[in-house]
Amino acid sequence: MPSATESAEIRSHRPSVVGADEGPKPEYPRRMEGVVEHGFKRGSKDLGFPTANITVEGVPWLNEDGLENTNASSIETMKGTSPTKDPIDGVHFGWVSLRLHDTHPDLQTPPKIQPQHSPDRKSKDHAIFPLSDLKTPPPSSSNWRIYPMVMSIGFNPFYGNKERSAEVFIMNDFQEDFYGDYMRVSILGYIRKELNYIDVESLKNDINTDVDVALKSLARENWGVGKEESWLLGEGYSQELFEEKTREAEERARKKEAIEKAGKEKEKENEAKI
Ligand SMILES: Cc1cc2nc3c(=O)[nH]c(=O)nc-3n(C[C@H](O)[C@H](O)[C@H](O)COP(=O)(O)O)c2cc1C
Ligand SMILES: Nc1ncnc2c1ncn2[C@@H]1O[C@H](COP(=O)(O)OP(=O)(O)O)[C@@H](O)[C@H]1O
Repeated sequence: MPSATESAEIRSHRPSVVGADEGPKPEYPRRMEGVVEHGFKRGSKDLGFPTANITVEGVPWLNEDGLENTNASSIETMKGTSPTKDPIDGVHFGWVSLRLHDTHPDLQTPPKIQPQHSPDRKSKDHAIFPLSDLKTPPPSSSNWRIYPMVMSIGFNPFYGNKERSAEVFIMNDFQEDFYGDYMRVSILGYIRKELNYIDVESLKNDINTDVDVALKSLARENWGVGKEESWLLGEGYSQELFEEKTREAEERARKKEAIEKAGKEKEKENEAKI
């Protein structure tokens, strides 16, 4: 984990765009897919940044490297100048698609990119992104919808998670949740390391900047949905795949619940002993 001094240094050097103008590095796109699962319920909606959780199980590239960059400084990595592969854990950006359930109200409306999602985003410090510059494909006639995204992969040092998680903040103002719907994530670039913070406000500020960086970076000519479009719009998707991923997610939820229950019982036992 970076020290407080390193964290401060990283923050003071934040570039407004990441990745080369020519387009994503060779290790991209890094893809993930599965149904949207429940997270740790920390009320991230109250923070202004709800995150759609997707499993890290069975993703081949997730355990491939991440150590290759140990010689590159954080600043180098953030500027996109590192010659090695980007780390796996950290904050990433790219495109995400959802196969929204039939009754989801957003199927009736075009994507509404929301750069001022959280109250903080009204601040003058954060440039309002010209939405017309972002080349979002038009909604298709199916239930699939594509949006820009930022996500974190890792252990959320601010919360000290014991398990690795992947959490996607989608730059769209949704009218309804979409737990259980199928999600495909196409990561195109790396923004920064996950950091620890002195308070929630500092975390929110950095996520706000991540959103600005992601939108500006994706608006460039070579960073559109491009070759990922057919996969993001459901290529190779089937009802069987959906059912299989749903079963696996339900199994994980059952295990998580059992672990939480056992933890609570242990706590009660310990309290009774005192
Ligand atoms: C773009 C983005 C950047 C994030 N950066 C960090 C970070 O640097 N450090 C950290 O501890 N958590 C970071 N998070 C994770 C938040 O802490 C996480 O979304 C929060 O724990 C909510 O968890 P929950 O949705 O499972 O309840 C980031 C999340 C997003 C979407
Ligand atoms: N813009 C958005 N990005 C991601 N998820 C969103 C968004 N808007 C609504 N949601 C919904 O909010 C849920 C996440 O809410 P959150 O408060 O982070 O709870 P959890 O702890 O279950 O992840 C997502 O699973 C999704 O259904």
